[in-house]
Amino acid sequence: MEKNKMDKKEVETVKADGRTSPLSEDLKKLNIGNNTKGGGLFAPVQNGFHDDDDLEEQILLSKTVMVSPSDDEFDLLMRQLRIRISENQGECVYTLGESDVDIESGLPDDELAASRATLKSLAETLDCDCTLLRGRTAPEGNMEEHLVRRRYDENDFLEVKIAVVGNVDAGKSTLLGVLTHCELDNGRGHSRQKLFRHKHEMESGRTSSIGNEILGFSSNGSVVNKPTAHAGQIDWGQICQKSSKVITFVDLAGHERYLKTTVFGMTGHLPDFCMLMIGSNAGIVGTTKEHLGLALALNVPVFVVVTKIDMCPPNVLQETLRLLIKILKSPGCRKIPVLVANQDDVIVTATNFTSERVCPIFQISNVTGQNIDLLKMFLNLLNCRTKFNDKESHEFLIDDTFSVPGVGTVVSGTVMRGVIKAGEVLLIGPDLLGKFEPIQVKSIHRKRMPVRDVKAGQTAAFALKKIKRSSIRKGMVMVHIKSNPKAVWEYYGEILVLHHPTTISIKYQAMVHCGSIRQTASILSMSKEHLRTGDKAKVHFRFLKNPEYINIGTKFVFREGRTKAVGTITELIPDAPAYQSHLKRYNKARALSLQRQGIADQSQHATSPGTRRTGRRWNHRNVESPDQAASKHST
Ligand SMILES: Nc1nc2c(ncn2[C@@H]2O[C@H](COP(=O)(O)OP(=O)(O)OP(=O)(O)O)[C@@H](O)[C@H]2O)c(=O)[nH]1
Repeated sequence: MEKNKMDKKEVETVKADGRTSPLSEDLKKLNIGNNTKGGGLFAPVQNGFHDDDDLEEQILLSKTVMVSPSDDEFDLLMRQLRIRISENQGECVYTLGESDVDIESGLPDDELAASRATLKSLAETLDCDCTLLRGRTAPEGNMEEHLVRRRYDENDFLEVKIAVVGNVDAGKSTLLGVLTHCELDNGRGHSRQKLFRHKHEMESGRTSSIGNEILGFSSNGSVVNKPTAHAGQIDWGQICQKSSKVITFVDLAGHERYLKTTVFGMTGHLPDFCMLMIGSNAGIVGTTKEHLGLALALNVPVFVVVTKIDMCPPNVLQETLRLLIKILKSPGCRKIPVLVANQDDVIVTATNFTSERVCPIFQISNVTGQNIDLLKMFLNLLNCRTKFNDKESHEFLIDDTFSVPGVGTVVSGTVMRGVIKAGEVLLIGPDLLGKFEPIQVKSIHRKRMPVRDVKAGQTAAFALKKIKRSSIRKGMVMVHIKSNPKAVWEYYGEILVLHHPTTISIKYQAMVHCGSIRQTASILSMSKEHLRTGDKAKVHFRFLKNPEYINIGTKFVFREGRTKAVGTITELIPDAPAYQSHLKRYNKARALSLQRQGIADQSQHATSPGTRRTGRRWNHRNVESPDQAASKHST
């Protein structure tokens, strides 16, 4: 009761004074405030220094250093800025008029103007644009925050992935239509029409599959998207060519019926952030809590967008916000909700967002456009969360397959490690027996544009040579030809049961979602006899259909109906044998495929070990026979 009163008071305070950070005290307690000191958008290294030279440090921490730097100081400043920009993948927010001793000190107008000129010339030297985000008054003058962002060449840009979740009719597809097509909605589903991919989606107005939309930002932070004259369609190529940063929205279905697809989108598409959408009039209903729980379980930072404020009575909006704040602050979430109402809030929340505890809340209307600009500004400032390594050996996770007329089989996914070039030969797998085969990458597309190579962290589509789409499944990987990849049937994971109506015991089976892998697994053993909601345990899993390529440390979701558990892979068991039933199924599938290839008469012999079939043996193309596999595994 007491708590409810407090929440209501907070919401009221927000309304009364127009400021929207009722929880700014919480931010202060956590020492979260302006995280732009030293130019670091999410800069992990304090002030960006990497050497121990105290004198250099002192010079650079002085607020007047930018006013009229000597040549040496200019070089130092440039070095510092370069480090910060590369640490933050091509951009940073730089504060002028701030010293280490007194963060809120400020500079007189003439000194601020001189500092601005120095920053612009530093940015120019580093091939960056410098854009003013906000100016504010301070005790000793004024301060300014600037976005310094690298200008990218035609085919290179920073990529940030955002999963869009929320209950049916929360306005997900509509908001994406409004953001990416730069046109407001009419309240009757006008904007979402451009996004639907299936006829039944057009008819029902419900998203059922995973959709991708892109929003490009130039080096000065303005939106690049412009609908073409041709039916208002968006030209991805043009956007990517003009953008320094591209936000990819993974539009997920809101209806409970498509929860499987939504979980796949959250695990397989590896989003940096999650945008949880709530219709202000409907409130926190349906799958909203489920989607929030999923994002929390997978440690994906969440921000909330409350839509339809144009048609919602104020008391209903207040109630929705009150309940939302209560849920976010509850022990299960432990978030710091911040209602965003102006540019200051945007800058503070965006620059602190990777802390995972801050949860910005936007209140928007897709029809009137209210607060859409604040949301765009926030998106512009978001930086890629995952740090990928492009120096390591290649690894590409396949999350979808296509058959493109005139091109052949195409796979899409994310490069997890290394740099992959067109024409390169990689290993693809695992197949039903856990084997990997060499395959050549014919060509590469990034955001529908042909490119010569893609590096770690980027999503791409590869056209593959001489392989059927039917032999590739989501969850397969492509790795370096010289690596020795291993697929496993069994693994150990530490799990936490989020919800189960009764108890989970040995032999329990449910669907494992791990990256883009989606397969039923069975529990072979557990560190506890039974597991109930809220229990943690070390569990031994076994895939039922085929072995998979997984990595230690990867998060996974284990679910069946309303039962849900999340976990982390802790140990792989590489030599676990395959099931006999699996081998039989493999034989059947193989025989069927041979029949289709026109050698039906030989298919009878397909199950006999080493039988000659039209000059070929079982182990053609690196696939060992089931009997070879069985004898190997049984040892
Ligand atoms: N008045 C008003 N209507 C809105 C707003 N946002 C969305 N709508 C309407 O709400 C309806 C549902 O929007 P959708 O975008 O289809 O909702 P969704 O969350 O994508 O739904 P699913 O795809 O089924 O998960 C449409 O008729 C929109 O026109 C808004 O801000 N104000």
